[in-house]
Amino acid sequence: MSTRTPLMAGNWKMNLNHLEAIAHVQKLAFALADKDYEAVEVAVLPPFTDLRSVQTLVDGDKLKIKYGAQDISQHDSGAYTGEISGPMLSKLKCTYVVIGHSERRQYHAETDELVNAKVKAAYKHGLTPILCVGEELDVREAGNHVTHTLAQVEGGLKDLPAEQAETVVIAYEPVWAIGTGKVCGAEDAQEVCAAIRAKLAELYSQDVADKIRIQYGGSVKSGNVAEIMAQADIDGALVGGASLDADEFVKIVRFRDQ
Ligand SMILES: O=C[C@H](O)COP(=O)(O)O
Repeated sequence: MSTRTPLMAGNWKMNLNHLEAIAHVQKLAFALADKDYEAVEVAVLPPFTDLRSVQTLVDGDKLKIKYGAQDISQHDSGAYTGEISGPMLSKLKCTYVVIGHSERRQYHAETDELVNAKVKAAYKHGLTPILCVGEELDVREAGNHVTHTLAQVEGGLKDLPAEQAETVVIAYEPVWAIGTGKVCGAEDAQEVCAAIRAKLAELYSQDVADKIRIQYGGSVKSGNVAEIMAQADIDGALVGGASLDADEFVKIVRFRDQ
């Protein structure tokens, strides 16, 4: 049996302003108990503008909820209007940073090369990347979902040393299942997550691959999370829409009760 601690992370995307963020994290903190944090790592991934408020709340109330950002610049500083750097995120004591989300790949033309540079920037500044990978519908229909996803894993981790790779989180998110209500069947998700772990073993070693957490993302809700989490190679969920409802997210964290 795996010793990997499940990671349930709520990616708020472009939702909740900093005041709403405070109220939302307070609700989560009120509902979650020590036994929840013992079983599962819980994180929120708010918009950049919320991070300082979330940090103040988490620090001030000594909350066990972790937090992180939804993107990072590949650069440390300079004339990059609109970008947020690793040093800025680490000053805010972020634990995680989402990298290569399909919405960044699709709307901001992020390539595997850029994703790889961002993964390295995250490690340079003590942040743990949540590296997102996954295929579009046409790729799955053509039966190329595994090769497509593994190429993204390999591209995202290129030249990353094993000491760093063993702490990365990989989120397998089939693009056609994001925000659509179409959840990928648990066994289909497991097929790809197992292939990701085998690829990690090939790139590094079985020992490193066994340490890496692989999340599933795409229309995860309290009603389907238990089946997803029952899969051998799935170690958590990257939750979008359902993470905006505090009660629902708490139920997802308590997937064992569902
Ligand atoms: O980052 C989260 C994923 O894009 C999943 O979003 P969703 O749960 O709204 O489908």
